[in-house]
Amino acid sequence: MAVVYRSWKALTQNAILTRSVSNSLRLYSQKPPAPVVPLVNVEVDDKSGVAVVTLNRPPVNSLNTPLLTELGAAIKNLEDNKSRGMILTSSSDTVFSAGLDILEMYNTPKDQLSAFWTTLQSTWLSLYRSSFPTVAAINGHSPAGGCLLALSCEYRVMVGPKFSIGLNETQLGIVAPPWFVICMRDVIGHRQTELALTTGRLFSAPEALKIGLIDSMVSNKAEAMAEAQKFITQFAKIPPLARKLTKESVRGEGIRYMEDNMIDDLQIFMDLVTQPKIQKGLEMYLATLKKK
Ligand SMILES: CCCC/C=C/CC(=O)SCCNC(=O)CCNC(=O)[C@H](O)C(C)(C)COP(=O)(O)OP(=O)(O)OC[C@H]1O[C@@H](n2cnc3c(N)ncnc32)[C@H](O)[C@@H]1OP(=O)(O)O
Repeated sequence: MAVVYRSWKALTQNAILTRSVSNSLRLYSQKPPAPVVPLVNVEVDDKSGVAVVTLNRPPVNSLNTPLLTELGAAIKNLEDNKSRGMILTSSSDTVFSAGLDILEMYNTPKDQLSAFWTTLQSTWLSLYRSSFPTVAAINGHSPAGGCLLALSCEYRVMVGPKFSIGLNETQLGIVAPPWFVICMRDVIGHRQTELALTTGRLFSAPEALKIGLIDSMVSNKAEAMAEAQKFITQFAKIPPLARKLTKESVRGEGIRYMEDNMIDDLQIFMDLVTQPKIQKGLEMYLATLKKK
């Protein structure tokens, strides 16, 4: 009996050995899995407690569902940890964000299109109403959805003079939704918003400074980060609850719009973007981007 048992044990061990050798050989013959690179990096400064949230989707940080999901999760995490403040910036030297990823809206199945928009809505809302102070350190071009992210922060410092910013949707034949409009109007006022949106104008950093679309222009990213830190530091002595409730009150219109209209807003987006004319326009726009 003992011999049989020993042989059985040896057999099974042999089998395990053989299996693991062949598994290793199989692993060697396969391509190693691509490393998982986060689309959003979060670094919290030990001293100030301020988080630097860096968009990291080369080449242009176009906002697709995974990037928006990671950004939303990062903001939630900062809320849960009672963050002292957040600086939103980009890992690129020339682009803050190219706005919404047009590939998410072009020729996309309806369920994916809907997931994309609802992710944008919820990530935007969590950024716009965040309890902690937020600054956009705009270290590159910031059209459309990139401008929306910047406008949703409480302060905008931009590297200039060569980068541009604005809501250029009409130039693509699409319409900025009401919450984009509210964000811009609350920063630059009704008149300038009407002019900017109807023409789909992109402003150079000095032009943006002149109309108040950005609060400050600096000459490099290091200066932008220093100024962003300074903006957040001023809140150190303000009671956080009073600050948060005041921010919610000032931003009430945008917050209520989204809370009350999420489903309608989604429906309007779906109806608009799936129109053949709009799809054709997106196709042509993508082609011009690729031809550059
Ligand atoms: C319907 C309801 C409302 C919907 C609201 C929409 C709001 C939006 O955000 S729509 C998106 C609008 N965005 C833009 O108009 C920006 C387009 N991009 C640019 O102007 C430039 O790329 C840039 C100034 C941001 C950067 O210029 P740069 O010379 O550095 O890079 P490029 O060579 O132009 O681009 C590199 C690469 O990336 C592709 N790409 C650029 N932007 C987007 C984008 N928004 N979505 C998808 N892909 C984009 C571009 O085609 C290039 O791709 P290839 O490398 O494959 O050629």
